[in-house]
Amino acid sequence: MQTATTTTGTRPRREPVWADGAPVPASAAWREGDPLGDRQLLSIGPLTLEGGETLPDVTIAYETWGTLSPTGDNAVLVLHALTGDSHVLGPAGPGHPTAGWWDTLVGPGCPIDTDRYFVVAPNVLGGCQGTTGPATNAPDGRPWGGRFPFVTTRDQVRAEIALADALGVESWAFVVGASMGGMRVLEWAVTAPERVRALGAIATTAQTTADQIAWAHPQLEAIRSDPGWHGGDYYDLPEGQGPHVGLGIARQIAHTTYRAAVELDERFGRTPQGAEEPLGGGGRYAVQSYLDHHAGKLARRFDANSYLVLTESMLSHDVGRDRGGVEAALGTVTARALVVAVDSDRLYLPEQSDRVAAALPGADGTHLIRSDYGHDGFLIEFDQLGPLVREFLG
Ligand SMILES: CC(=O)SCCNC(=O)CCNC(=O)[C@H](O)C(C)(C)COP(=O)(O)OP(=O)(O)OC[C@H]1O[C@@H](n2cnc3c(N)ncnc32)[C@H](O)[C@@H]1OP(=O)(O)O
Ligand SMILES: N[C@@H](CCO)C(=O)O
Repeated sequence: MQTATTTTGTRPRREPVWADGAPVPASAAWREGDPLGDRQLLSIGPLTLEGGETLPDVTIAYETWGTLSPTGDNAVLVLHALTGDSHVLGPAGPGHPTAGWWDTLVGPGCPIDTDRYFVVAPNVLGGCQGTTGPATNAPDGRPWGGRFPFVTTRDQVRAEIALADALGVESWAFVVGASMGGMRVLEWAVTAPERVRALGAIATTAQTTADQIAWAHPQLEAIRSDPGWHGGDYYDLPEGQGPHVGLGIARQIAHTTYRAAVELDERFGRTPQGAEEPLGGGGRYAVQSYLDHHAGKLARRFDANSYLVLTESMLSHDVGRDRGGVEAALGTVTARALVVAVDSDRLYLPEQSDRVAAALPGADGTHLIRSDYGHDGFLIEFDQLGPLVREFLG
């Protein structure tokens, strides 16, 4: 975040404020009464979680494109990553903080052709774009906030299975997602192999590694140590008083892992940001300003509690837990499988995709995307990802 500089003694002290000085909402979660946009809401009733707690009344927000065929054989499930949502394609607008995040891959004539497929994209359980999450009201009429229970990848998939049941989709022609979305893809294929005919696991892992847990840890700490977090109960605070600084710092840590070191060096080098003076003058390098920008953008469109809940669900992810290990679990998958990695991804390493591809009976190895951009390559390198998906779907 950009910083206001005050002087204490001889050294400037940096106080985080937001780049353009405009107040940041305590939470940018979608709340009941906000514009629906293109999303639909489905109540799936109570959901008992792996941890034993029951969410009494779960709503799933989702979007669809295309038409379900009479035999129901053309349904595709698209699962978003950490800060994505159901808005896979379509403009930003009322109810939608961002334009479609995969509109190069999904749409009429696209590799996932909505003239051919019925495409469904839910917002994940614990998210903040309409599906039940910490910003949703609990039965007492107040937001769940810090009381929202721990949810696992498996809980999230069980909620999505209830959505499939309600939509009349007995089996998916393709279940696809990247990063956190790819975790749910793999979990779907192990939990309900008979319902996944093909899968696309992109820039993801079968179990979250110590390195990924390590990167996530200071992100969780940044939010929880923000005085504006208030134990997760900040929804009634006025603008500017929520946990946006902690959320922004979490995003900065995460965003750095989403890009490659070489890209950052080549793009920004040691250049100061504009006329700012980073050498003792309290100013920033351009790369710091870049991270501030992404921190501010996320804090204006996301909910800090959802960031915590979803990050912790990723830490829970292990398709092999209580199933005899990763290889045994993935060995039960019957789907044809497309496994894709980004060669410069320093968060979800290509070796982790290799492990997935080796264990999935329906995979033909890892397809490697050549990219300078690191993990975010799955959002950027459409020229490579598009043909892979098009060819796979035939
Ligand atoms: C799957 C999903 O679910 S994710 C949902 C969508 N994803 C996100 O929102 C993630 C956050 N965004 C991103 O990671 C990236 O923007 C991507 C992956 C979507 C696109 O990557 P790129 O095209 O390489 O964008 P890049 O990382 O360079 O960011 C560009 C932004 O940085 C800004 N920027 C670049 N340099 C600087 C700088 N020195 N100082 C301040 N801002 C800067 C640009 O002005 C631009 O701003 P804008 O996005 O508000 O127009
Ligand atoms: N940019 C992606 C990366 C995480 O996979 C997101 O924010 O969800």
